[in-house]
Amino acid sequence: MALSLSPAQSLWLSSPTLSSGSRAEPLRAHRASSPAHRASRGRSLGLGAAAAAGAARHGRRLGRRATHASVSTYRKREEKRELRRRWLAGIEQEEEEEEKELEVPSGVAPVFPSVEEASGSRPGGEPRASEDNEPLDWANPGLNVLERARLAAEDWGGWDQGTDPAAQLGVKEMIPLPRAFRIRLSEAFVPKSIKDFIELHQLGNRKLPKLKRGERRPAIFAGSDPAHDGRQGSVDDGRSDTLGRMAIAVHKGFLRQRARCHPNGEEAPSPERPEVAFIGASNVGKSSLMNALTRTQQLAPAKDDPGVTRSIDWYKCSRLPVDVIDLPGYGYAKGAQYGPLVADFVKRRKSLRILYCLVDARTGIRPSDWNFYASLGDDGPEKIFILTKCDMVVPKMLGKVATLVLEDIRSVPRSSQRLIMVSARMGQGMHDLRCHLCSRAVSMVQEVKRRQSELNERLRSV
Ligand SMILES: Nc1nc2c(ncn2[C@@H]2O[C@H](COP(=O)(O)OP(=O)(O)OP(=O)(O)O)[C@@H](O)[C@H]2O)c(=O)[nH]1
Ligand SMILES: [Mg+2]
Repeated sequence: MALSLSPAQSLWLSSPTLSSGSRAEPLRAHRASSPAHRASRGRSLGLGAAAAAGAARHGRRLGRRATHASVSTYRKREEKRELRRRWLAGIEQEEEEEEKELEVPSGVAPVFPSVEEASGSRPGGEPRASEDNEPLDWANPGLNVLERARLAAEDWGGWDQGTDPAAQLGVKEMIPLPRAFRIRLSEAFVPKSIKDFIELHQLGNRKLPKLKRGERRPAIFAGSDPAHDGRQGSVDDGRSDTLGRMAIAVHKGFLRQRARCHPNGEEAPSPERPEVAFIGASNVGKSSLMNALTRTQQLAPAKDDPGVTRSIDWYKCSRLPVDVIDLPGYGYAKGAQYGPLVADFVKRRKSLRILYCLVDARTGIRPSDWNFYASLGDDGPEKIFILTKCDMVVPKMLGKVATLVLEDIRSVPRSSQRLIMVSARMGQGMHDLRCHLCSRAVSMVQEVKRRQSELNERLRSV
């Protein structure tokens, strides 16, 4: 087949840069290195002055003179840049319009209904009476109003472990959801406060924003929380208040193992400080989250395998006046069943002041979680819910799961009505968690001091 070339192609093929081995090569190379020559070459190829200068710059980077090839690459790049500029301008315009009506939330947490409003009872008080004024029966969570609705829409066979997706060996990435949860997900209406919160903290599976040229994230936040871009006045930039500064200190601190005992907790060490613990199903990410608190990688063993942590581990944090406990997970854990043992330990341990309950953002609260909360009943410390692995779901889905989890935790006794959303892997939301931990640590220490001074006064009066 005959090869026919257009005039431009034949010009390109006969271009001096392609004729290697020519005697004129050293001279050409010398001329090509001159910016004036490259610019004039660009002009001779029919470009405007600015484009010719750009082509010259481009050629300089490649160490070549401006040829048709480099000019067309330059043009393509310029076109792409122009498209991007227009696209960004469009987005900015849309954002400006949205901002007019958007009320930016405080940045710490969306405002959710108070416990009293939501449940008609104090946290830690009586379990909420159901709509038809029946008290909740925690021995049978199926009587819960929400659960009744769930069961009505669903045909799973009760609350036995067999239905727990976590118990299915070999299923790692795609955990099958119960049918009821899928139905609720599809019908969930996500409040604006939750959507705004997710946007504000850039939660969910998304590309992290690039900083402008010359801008740098402060080292302490690097890879830690994209909401903290270090710009003056950015949301939760961590500098504005004492709590933020404390959270930064925790982030820069380190964890050290203090003690370890069997999951039955019989040889538990005596308490030295108030304690907080992470609990959740096996493989939900408790140990990873604890490591991410101070970015002490590999301290608590964490693997993509249920049943890695098989003991109760006490860690002390250099910058926090509380001890952190890593508990074994409940649900499937390689043949072991730690749920009842851990529930007993949590009920008995008086120095345990907060139970951070971890829930997988891909699945929401699962039957094994309900079983565990039911086995705790009204006992144990206050529960704070954390949605983990937020980087594994898209923001839209995250909003739905968060809405459902917030709805569900209203029925859990002694639970706070706030939800902390984090990703231990990407660092999103970790500052929020640290702030929460610090604020509680401060109030715990104040309480201990108050009690001590009361005791001293009593002793003096006697
Ligand atoms: N993508 C992602 N993966 C996570 C996150 N947190 C934990 N993981 C992964 O989840 C797997 C389990 O983490 P672990 O910390 O061992 O879970 P665990 O709850 O301590 O598990 P047990 O000790 O067996 O009860 C590991 O492979 C982690 O890398 C997260 O926020 N995002
Ligand atoms: Mg673990």
